[in-house]
Amino acid sequence: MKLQFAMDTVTTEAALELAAAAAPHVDILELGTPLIKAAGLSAVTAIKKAHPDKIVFADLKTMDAGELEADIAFSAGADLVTVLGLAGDSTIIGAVKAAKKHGKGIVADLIGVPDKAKRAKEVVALGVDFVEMHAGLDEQAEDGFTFSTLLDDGAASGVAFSVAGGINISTIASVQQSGAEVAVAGSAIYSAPDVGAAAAELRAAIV
Ligand SMILES: O=C(CO)[C@H](O)[C@H](O)COP(=O)(O)O
Repeated sequence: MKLQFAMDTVTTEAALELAAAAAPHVDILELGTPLIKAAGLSAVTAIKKAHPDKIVFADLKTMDAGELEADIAFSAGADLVTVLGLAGDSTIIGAVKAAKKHGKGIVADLIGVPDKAKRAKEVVALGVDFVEMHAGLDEQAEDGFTFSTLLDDGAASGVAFSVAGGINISTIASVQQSGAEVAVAGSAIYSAPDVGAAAAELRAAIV
């Protein structure tokens, strides 16, 4: 299982600092949606330039203009770009077209999708590389939120999936047991007093 670090910060400088500390221990460096909205796609270019050996993930969460948005992110240096599973099929097909043009990949983020296992199969048939079983920061704070649902949905989907939303040192083993290809951790790393040590600890928990 790969480890992805979601850098939910808002400046390129902060992201470069986080990436420098965590990079030795992670496979994928994610530029979170707030970072891309605040700093623009130049942040993607800066992270790829600093870490050419890492998979750079641009969390665009595209809902429309799939081909155009994915194209500009790939041109900026992204290796993987997200489109929302809630988007229409034509948006997802457009994003996949841009990925094929660049020799890169699309991830469908299933945040907010009611039946994640069903939509996962549909979007993989449309050509996305894998799906993200995702509970967003707001959903995690809602009463009654249960992390294990994401793992059940992933296992039920029968397709390649990542898991995002509340992964920490207590839950990462269960993510691996669910069959996930990628574990996405944000605050468990960037909020830690020692970012590098937190990333290393998560990496060590993956067997
Ligand atoms: O994409 C995101 C929010 O939309 C986050 O990066 C992702 O959910 C990881 O979050 P966490 O800090 O809970 O690990």
